[in-house]
Amino acid sequence: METIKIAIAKGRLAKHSIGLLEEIGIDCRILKEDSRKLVFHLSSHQLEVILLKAVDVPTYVEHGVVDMGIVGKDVLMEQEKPLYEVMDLKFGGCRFSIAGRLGDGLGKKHLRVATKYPNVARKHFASKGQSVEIIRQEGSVELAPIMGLSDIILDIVETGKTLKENGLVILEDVAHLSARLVLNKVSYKTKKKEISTIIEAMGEKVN
Ligand SMILES: Nc1ncnc2c1ncn2[C@@H]1O[C@H](COP(=O)(O)OP(=O)(O)OP(=O)(O)O)[C@@H](O)[C@H]1O
Ligand SMILES: O=P(O)(O)OC[C@H]1O[C@H](OP(=O)(O)OP(=O)(O)O)[C@H](O)[C@@H]1O
Repeated sequence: METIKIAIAKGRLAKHSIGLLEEIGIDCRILKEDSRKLVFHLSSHQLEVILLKAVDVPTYVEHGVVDMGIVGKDVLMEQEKPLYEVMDLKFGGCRFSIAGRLGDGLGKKHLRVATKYPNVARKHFASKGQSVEIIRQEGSVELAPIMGLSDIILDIVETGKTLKENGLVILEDVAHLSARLVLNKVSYKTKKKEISTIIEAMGEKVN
């Protein structure tokens, strides 16, 4: 049996991702210990798990440093890396929405859009033939229209609490998002047996 390496995003998706590994029978106790470790060898299952920032998961999978990864669809849409996206894991549900101040519409000739997802925003507005200036943000995106930095935002909405508490409203929903299982294209060929076993086991738990 070959060792399978899997990258898991730290942060919001980590708990569910580890939960899914446990559901398919993998003992993840060492992953849940309070430590600063980033690499975990689960030798009893020929599995190596690495924990990294969500935006870095596709890079590790693309380069074949790991065989598979669990990451949000938002990150995949933004990066458009050549990976196999094999399963919707159905957790981490949220959506990409366009929001702005109440009363402000999308009708302006030229819109300034603040976002952590410039490629997604560019593509979305290009498909509608709308001229936009993208203002890239690293966080607290909701601030931009409030402070006058942008007209609107394209951001993740989950409960809608952040928008509400900042006086913003949804103007348009762009896409439904959730966690996805992604594979390195070469690994899928060279470690097909081991990877298929994991995919099948996950598939049974997810659906
Ligand atoms: N309310 C939400 N806000 C942001 N991401 C969410 C939300 N709900 C689910 N997600 C999913 O969780 C992933 C982000 O989780 P994480 O906690 O790592 O946030 P991050 O903002 O990307 O990380 P960081 O805070 O380190 O920059 C997203 O890629 C998305 O798929
Ligand atoms: O609809 P809600 O449930 O309120 O969730 C959405 C908010 O959560 C995320 O921000 P995050 O907490 O990652 O902080 P950030 O502003 O630093 O990106 C996202 O960017 C929204 O601001």
